[in-house]
Amino acid sequence: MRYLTAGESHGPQLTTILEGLPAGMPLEAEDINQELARRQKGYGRGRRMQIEKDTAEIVSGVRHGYTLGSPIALVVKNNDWKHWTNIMGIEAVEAGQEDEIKRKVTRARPGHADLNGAIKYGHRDMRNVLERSSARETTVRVAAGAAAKKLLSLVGIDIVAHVVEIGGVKANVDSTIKLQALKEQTENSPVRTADKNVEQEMMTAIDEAKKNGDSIGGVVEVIATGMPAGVGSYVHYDRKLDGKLAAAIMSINAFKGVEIGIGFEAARKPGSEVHDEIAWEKEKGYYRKTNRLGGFEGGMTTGMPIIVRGVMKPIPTLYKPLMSVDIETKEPFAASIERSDSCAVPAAAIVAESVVAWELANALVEQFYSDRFETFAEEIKRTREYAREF
Ligand SMILES: Cc1cc2nc3c(=O)[nH]c(=O)nc-3n(C[C@H](O)[C@H](O)[C@H](O)COP(=O)(O)O)c2cc1C
Ligand SMILES: C=C(O[C@@H]1CC(C(=O)O)=C[C@@H](OP(=O)(O)O)[C@H]1O)C(=O)O
Repeated sequence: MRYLTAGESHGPQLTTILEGLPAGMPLEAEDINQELARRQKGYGRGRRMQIEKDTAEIVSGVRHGYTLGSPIALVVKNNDWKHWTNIMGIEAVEAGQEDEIKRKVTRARPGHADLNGAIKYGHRDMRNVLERSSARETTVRVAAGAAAKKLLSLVGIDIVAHVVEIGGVKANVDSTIKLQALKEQTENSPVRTADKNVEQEMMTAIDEAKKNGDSIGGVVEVIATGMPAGVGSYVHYDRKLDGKLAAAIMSINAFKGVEIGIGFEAARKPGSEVHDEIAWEKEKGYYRKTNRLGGFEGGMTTGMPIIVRGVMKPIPTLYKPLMSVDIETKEPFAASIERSDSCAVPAAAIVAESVVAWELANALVEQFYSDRFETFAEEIKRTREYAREF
């Protein structure tokens, strides 16, 4: 499967085209809209989230609630577009470019794509870069992920993301917690954490940062249960599923690191405290007594829960701006300020959940390919039984 996205942050709409989902899979706009709503929540976001109420329109590839096997096109309109038509639209040129010139960005913001993107594409107005490099694009990545999540849920795979750290405040993660309980607890948390004891502390850290004209980052964790063993492959570098998950997490705006299982902690422990012992029981089949390797051995799933963590840096736009250079005059200036979030870690957790869901669904479709959803699902069921008895 693959997907492309298009759209500028303050343009009329965002679009995504999904290819390769099997035909005959139930999919409705509501499946997508509930995920879009989850991405909009979260303490620390700026005013834009009050302007938008993201909903997707399915404009092709689905009929009477089922996928057709043809490309699926999804559209999410930007409500904010009405405030930006003079700046973004052709009207700006017709109106003598006054508004456009007023909003021209020539002072590169440190930590953003502005300067590198301007040099690369030759844009003297860095708005031509920031409109597309903005994380507004993650809206339609969540829409694509919603279709993938639907596929996963129909073949018995559950996925959820939660926040484990914000601005140095760490959640105490109960490793025995069931996924359903984790989902319920985090869904109602303004910072999407399951640890009620640190929730307020995280919000205070966000308030502090905002008050100081600063921003903070954090760590999110994605857990997926029910993946059959042996998905992915060890035979070639680009077929390793853990590698694909790492790339997917790193592709999210502002993500700077990724861990699978205990991740970097493995560097500080002996092998006996890192590897997971193997066992077998008639009901369960093969399993690991622990899951320190986060559901992966040899680039393939072990059948244990998949655990992926991602590190988000603090938001780069600061109300107390860092110094930069104006590309017109080459003079030092305080960087431009666009309206900004002070912390988007809870929202980014949903993006992480979505991109991981897409990679897992893609790996299943590659491995158990059928044009028809029904036979695809049956093949996964057969494989689970085969692996149990193996
Ligand atoms: C959900 C989400 C919301 C974001 N909101 C903002 C924001 O309001 N202001 C900002 O400067 N950066 C924001 N970012 C981060 C920037 O998009 C990102 O840092 C920038 O595009 C540069 O990319 P890089 O950090 O991956 O190098 C957000 C990121 C995500 C995932
Ligand atoms: C629009 C979204 O996030 C935006 C991501 C973003 C950035 O620079 O990445 C900057 C801000 O854009 P604006 O200046 O329009 O408020 C955020 O609001 C969104 O998440 O839907």
